[in-house]
Amino acid sequence: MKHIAILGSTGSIGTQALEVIRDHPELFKVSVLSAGNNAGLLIEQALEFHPAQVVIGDEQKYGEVKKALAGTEIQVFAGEEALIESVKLTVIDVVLTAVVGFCGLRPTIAAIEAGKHIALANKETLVVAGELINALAKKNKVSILPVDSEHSAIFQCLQGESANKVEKIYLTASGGPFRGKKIDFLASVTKKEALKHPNWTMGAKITIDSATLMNKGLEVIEAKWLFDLEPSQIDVIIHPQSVIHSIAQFQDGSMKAQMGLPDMKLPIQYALGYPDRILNTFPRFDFIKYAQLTFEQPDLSTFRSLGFAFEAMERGGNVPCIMNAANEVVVRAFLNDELGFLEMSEVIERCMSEVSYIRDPNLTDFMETDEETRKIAMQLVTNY
Ligand SMILES: NC(=O)C1=CN([C@@H]2O[C@H](COP(=O)(O)OP(=O)(O)OC[C@H]3O[C@@H](n4cnc5c(N)ncnc54)[C@H](OP(=O)(O)O)[C@@H]3O)[C@@H](O)[C@H]2O)C=CC1
Ligand SMILES: CC(=O)[C@@H](O)[C@H](O)COP(=O)(O)O
Ligand SMILES: [Mn+2]
Repeated sequence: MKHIAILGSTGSIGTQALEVIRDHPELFKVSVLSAGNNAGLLIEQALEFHPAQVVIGDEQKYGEVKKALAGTEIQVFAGEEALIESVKLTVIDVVLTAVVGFCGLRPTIAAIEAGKHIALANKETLVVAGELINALAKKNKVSILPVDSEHSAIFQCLQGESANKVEKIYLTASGGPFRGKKIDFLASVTKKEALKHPNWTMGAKITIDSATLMNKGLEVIEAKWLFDLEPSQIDVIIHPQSVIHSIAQFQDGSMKAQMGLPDMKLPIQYALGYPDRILNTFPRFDFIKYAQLTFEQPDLSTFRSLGFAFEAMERGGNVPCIMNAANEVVVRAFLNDELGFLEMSEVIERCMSEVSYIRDPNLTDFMETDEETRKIAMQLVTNY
């Protein structure tokens, strides 16, 4: 039996992880559930899964959760520091990091330092601090198991290939809702249009990132740290059907791809169950319904965020942290109708050129870079 803590249990990844766990009570037990402010769903989940602890990020919701769970043995906590403490609970084996954004970094570090394996959905953690996270994971002998579908695909392709080194990987990208569109079209797109992902149902932030191709940019950096690759070994290919989840090309010239219907429950299940495979009854792929699998080059001059990520990866230091913080600010501004679709990349570009460079950042540097960048980005947003 594996004991699982879920950071972000009320989100897209969190709720799908609970579906997997619900189907396998003989394999998994939930130890911690946490949410940002969706107290209602957190309470519902707690009453079904009976974790030892629940944490609600929004401290004003503490009373509501505490009252609803009175009479149970579930401990209730609130706030950011409580989230960080919760991952240290002795019984936990695996922490699933399914919160969105930079706020995933400190709880992930705390979990690694407490010797917990990480099922990593929160890609922003590795984007910001991949080198630091890898060093900590090595020191504490814990695994970072990818949940992101492309990285899970590569991870699955690598099984049994220790003697056949990776030459290159191809991360597939759907292209998002605006694939093939040009600048004049993108100038006036709305958040409603941007939130319509062609293949996946996900949280709002990652869905906007998919529309700008920043999601693929974040995934390129995530792949570098997960698989110890040079930038030249990572390629992105647009694959509108999202059936081939990614491809590894080996030094003997062979290529392995992992494919299937777009359904995050499989990568979640693989990370939670690893190294075991778990039987399931998820719908199976039908070739006739997908008669054509197609591929295209990404359009980097229109979707500039993907280029920013390659630049951030090359420059290293705190540049990926700057890019990530600026991106979080502009996505929120776009979702609040404060910024246009194309203006998002303008603000990110300005932040990447204006925030001070740090070559070998530590955690404090990352916290300060994140804070400084957010201030600059928010100021830039108000000027539009
Ligand atoms: N969705 C997907 O299919 C995929 C997602 N990912 C990555 O996984 C991560 C989660 O994505 P997704 O599930 O879509 O996001 P969602 O927005 O759907 O869910 C985010 C979760 O984090 C919680 N949360 C947000 N802020 C805080 C906070 N400050 N403290 C504690 N909890 C917080 C939310 O709580 P509340 O509900 O209360 O707001 C919610 O439970 C992201 O990094 C994303 O890039 C990667 C691959 C695929
Ligand atoms: C499901 C998943 O892993 C997402 O990150 C997905 O890849 C988003 O789709 P895009 O390929 O459009 O970025
Ligand atoms: Mn992905």
